[in-house]
Amino acid sequence: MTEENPTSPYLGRPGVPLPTGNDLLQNPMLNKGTAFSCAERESLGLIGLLPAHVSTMDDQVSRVMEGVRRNNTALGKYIAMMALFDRNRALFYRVVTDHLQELMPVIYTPTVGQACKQFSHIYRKGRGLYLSAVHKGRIAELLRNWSYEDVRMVVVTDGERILGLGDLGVDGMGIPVGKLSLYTACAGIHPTYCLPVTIDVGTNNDELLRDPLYLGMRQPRIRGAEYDELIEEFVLAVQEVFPRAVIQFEDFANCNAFRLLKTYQNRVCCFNDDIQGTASVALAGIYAALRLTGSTLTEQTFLFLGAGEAGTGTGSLLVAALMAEGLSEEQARQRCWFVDSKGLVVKNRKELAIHKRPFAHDYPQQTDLLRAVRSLKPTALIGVSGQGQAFNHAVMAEMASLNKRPIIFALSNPTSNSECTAEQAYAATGGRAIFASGSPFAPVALDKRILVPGQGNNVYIFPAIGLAAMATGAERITDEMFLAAARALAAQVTDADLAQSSVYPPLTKIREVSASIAVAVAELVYERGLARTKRPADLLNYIYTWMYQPAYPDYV
Ligand SMILES: O=C([O-])CC(=O)C(=O)O
Ligand SMILES: [Mg+2]
Repeated sequence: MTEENPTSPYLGRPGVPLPTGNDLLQNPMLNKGTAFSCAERESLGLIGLLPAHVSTMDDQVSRVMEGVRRNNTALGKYIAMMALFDRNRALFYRVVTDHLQELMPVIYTPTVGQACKQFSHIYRKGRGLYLSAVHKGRIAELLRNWSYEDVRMVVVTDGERILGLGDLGVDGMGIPVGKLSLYTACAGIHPTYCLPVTIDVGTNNDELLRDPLYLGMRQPRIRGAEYDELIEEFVLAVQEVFPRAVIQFEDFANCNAFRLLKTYQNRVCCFNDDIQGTASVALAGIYAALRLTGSTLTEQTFLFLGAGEAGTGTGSLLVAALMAEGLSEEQARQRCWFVDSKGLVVKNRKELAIHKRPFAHDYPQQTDLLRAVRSLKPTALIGVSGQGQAFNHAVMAEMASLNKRPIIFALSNPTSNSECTAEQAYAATGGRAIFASGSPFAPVALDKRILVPGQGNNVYIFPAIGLAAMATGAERITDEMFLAAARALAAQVTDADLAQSSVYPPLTKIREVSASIAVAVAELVYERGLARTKRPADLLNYIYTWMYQPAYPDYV
């Protein structure tokens, strides 16, 4: 894979001859299974190892889908898909690309959440790197054990806040693996460029610690200086071993996520998906929703349920967006309100976490969401709490009495943690809600209309950010880039999408959508002088040259 042609087929390690026979069939990046041609079988020592008939890739896709659909449970489908991932990567991506709508909920939220909860019980292969405190001082050596030398995208978690499910320890590995599979499926990042990492610092989940099959270190989580030193060693080791890699922090707990982002965002090319990616996708949904409400951003009042990474991350990006429309910072913050587990985030609350303080207003304390809605009269209610069913009928009916088109986003994942279902939101608001959710909901029929809830998931953002950073050789990823990404995503929402009440483009268009977001972000990378490459004349075309298409190489 050269810089000039970054998506050419992987043919093994440079200078190492192509494996033959069973070694070839066992290599997921090289294997073509029953699609090896007669000539390839002859010259690569495969005769007799495969049944006589040569399948086309389309035949293989049909065979896989038959097998996936034979499973009655979502987890069964996930296991079938990951078995394919383990044996034939090109076919995995071809199947996912051809059946994105059906398979995204299988390889990503909500099923990936279930898979993480069962990870140590359904374990078959590592699929990524497991680094831990025991390996302190040896992290670079471990990174060199990875199968591919040219890594460009690292997704790393420590498993402490997996979706809205909490501390799953090393079982959280399903998330980096799943996110990176979407980098390839949705933005065409070559699979060999992708490295999933879990940093095992123990777990505080007693159930896991008691489970004889749990695969992580059986100890309470490491905190403080020892933790920070391990992360520092990891970040430096990535710079040393994979100098061109972007690091995506994923599903860290609040107590580490904000600090790590602050520490590293101006030092290396990295971002936090839960703080910045989710913020960008939420803001895009709001921009699109304004086309339905016919109002401006500065006229909105936002009430968030949840003041963690997604909540205050979105709040911060909204403040930047409002300031870009002429508001002062003070005025912009005044438009953003938060309710957390202890009630409204107000100035006179004691022991307010540092990331919440900029959003604490001078206002009487209230502990109840409904009362907060009544007194603040928000135009938008945004769920980022991880609390399933936290938006009850009364809350949403109140939003509907205050607004002609109330914006109601239930962004927590997986589905079980969603603040409400699409059906509940439409029912409580007479179908007037502009609804979006983090995990997918099926279209809802209401009064002879079909309402299509958009999926406000950071999958619309992170693959495009990674693609732009990789293609430009970005030195840093800035908050401004997430604002540009939000605008670019909102611009992809058509009037037809809005007519169905959807504030996101359909996922089936994700590759084009990712490319156009990547262009907007890349443009900014060049403008700000953060690129390590020269701006090409045709940026869109250049971005497409970085996008891998799942197909087989000819070996002979
Ligand atoms: O993974 C997802 O579906 C979105 C996300 O980052 C999270 O919920 O933590
Ligand atoms: Mg996440």
